[in-house]
Amino acid sequence: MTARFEIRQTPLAGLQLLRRLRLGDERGFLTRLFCAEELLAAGWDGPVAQINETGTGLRGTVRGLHFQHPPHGEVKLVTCTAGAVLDVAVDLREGSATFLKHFAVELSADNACSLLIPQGFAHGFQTLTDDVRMIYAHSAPFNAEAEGGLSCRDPAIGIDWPLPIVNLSARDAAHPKIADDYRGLAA
Ligand SMILES: Cc1cn([C@H]2C[C@H](O)[C@@H](COP(=O)(O)OP(=O)(O)O[C@H]3O[C@H](C)C(=O)[C@H](O)[C@H]3O)O2)c(=O)[nH]c1=O
Repeated sequence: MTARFEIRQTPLAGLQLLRRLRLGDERGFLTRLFCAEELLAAGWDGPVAQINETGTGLRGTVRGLHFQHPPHGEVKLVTCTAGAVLDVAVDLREGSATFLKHFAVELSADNACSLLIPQGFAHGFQTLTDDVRMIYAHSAPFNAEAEGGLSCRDPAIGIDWPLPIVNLSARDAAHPKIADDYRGLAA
């Protein structure tokens, strides 16, 4: 455990669950959302190229499943700062022992957890409350031409979304299901 983060491994190699440790006083609290020195231990060994925020109003909304094609792969640190989501990462790494397996975990403003997602994973979430805010730290800049997506309803991935899916964007609804001969993303 480092000074400000508790780092836990998941069953998918490289995918880690971080819990931010709060410094509190009578005014409230302080947590670090990112710390290059401390997250080196979790495998984030490069710059933060971009930090994004998304807001999602309606409970049950799904965003994803998104990834960046090589050589524009990225490490992503996903944090919920308002409300709660079921956050999902899918292993797309070619040759991985957990290829096409997924890991799902609740991230919320209250549980102070973040998911550190290595290159080669698709990411998505379903909001469990209204008025969700998500913060993403990306290790590489967004590249629209390298964007890839998978269907959040693909039985080959088998995500058990807890709520009926609402508000899926046209783009996310159009993502393809995985072909039988899909080999994944090269390292
Ligand atoms: C990621 C990104 C997107 N965009 C543009 C592209 C689209 O025109 C618009 C919305 O993008 P998208 O539909 O990918 O946004 P989300 O569906 O909210 O994707 C987000 O949620 C899912 C679950 C994720 O994993 C993505 O990393 C995260 O960006 O913003 C940018 O201009 N810059 C960026 O860095």
